[in-house]
Amino acid sequence: MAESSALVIGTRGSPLALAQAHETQNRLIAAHGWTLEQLPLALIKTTGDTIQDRALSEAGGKGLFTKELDIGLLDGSLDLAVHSAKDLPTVLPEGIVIAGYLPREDVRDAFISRRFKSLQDLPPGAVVGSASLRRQAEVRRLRPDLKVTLLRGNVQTRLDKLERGEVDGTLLAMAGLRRLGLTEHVTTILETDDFLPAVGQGAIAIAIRADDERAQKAVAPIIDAPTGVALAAERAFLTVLDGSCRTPIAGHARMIGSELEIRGLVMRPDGSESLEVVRRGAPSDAAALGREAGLDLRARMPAGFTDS
Ligand SMILES: NCc1[nH]cc(CCC(=O)O)c1CC(=O)O
Repeated sequence: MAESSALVIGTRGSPLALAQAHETQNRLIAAHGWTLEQLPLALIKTTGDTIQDRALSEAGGKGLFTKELDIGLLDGSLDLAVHSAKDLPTVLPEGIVIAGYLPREDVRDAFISRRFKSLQDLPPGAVVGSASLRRQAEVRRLRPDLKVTLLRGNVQTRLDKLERGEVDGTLLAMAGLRRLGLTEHVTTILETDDFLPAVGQGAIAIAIRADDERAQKAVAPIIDAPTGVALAAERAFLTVLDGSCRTPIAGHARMIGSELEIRGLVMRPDGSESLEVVRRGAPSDAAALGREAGLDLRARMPAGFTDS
């Protein structure tokens, strides 16, 4: 392949983003027999990477990690953009589509602590740090007696803060820890029945220009259809509820036999009240199933539900 026929892969520069971009490169190499030189990485700094002191939800929420990559796709300087599906907004800019997802990693969250074996084992008043509104609300819901604080930074930074004793425990996605080879830090894995993950957790999305047939053909053999089905349900669920980026929302879809099951959860940020939904249906109706689950929760949510 000539230099001009290279596919430029856009990624953020964080260690996790790079691991995801490398996985994408490796899968393309395995599928097509291409070389690394034909799949150059372009490291793009996004607005989200420069915000360190505030919760991302306060700084404008989703889109902060994708805007600069979207611009690169649209101006032709990038051909693919690799994202954590969890960090993607529900609505993409005009002209950009998700070509598909890589096979999903572990969707579960992990509890990490130096001294305590589980969330249940933390003594009253212990401090749990997380930057995620969803995890904060889920912790408060399960343990209203704990102190929940904001803990930001990339995965390694958070582990360092835990090590220094700034918090007694934290929660991180198993997917990220596995991709970074950091699972030795995990204290307990939280099952999805007890601690519902974020929509899209564990999945890597590949975005392309909507009219780019070359990019679409290139990624077709590395796209995982079952992950696409689950994500169609989860993202439709989130779209219905996305009114406020300050709403703590969890959602996960998986196959149970030949049926697709979606579970959803919305919470008050203080965890004092929560609403759950479970729906099953045909995987061919994934988006409709997700939408119905979201509409069900929306109909049951009192006004101002997510304000406190
Ligand atoms: N918001 C940060 C982020 N985005 C994706 C992951 C992990 C990988 C994934 O969930 O797919 C993480 C870190 C974390 O939540 O622990």
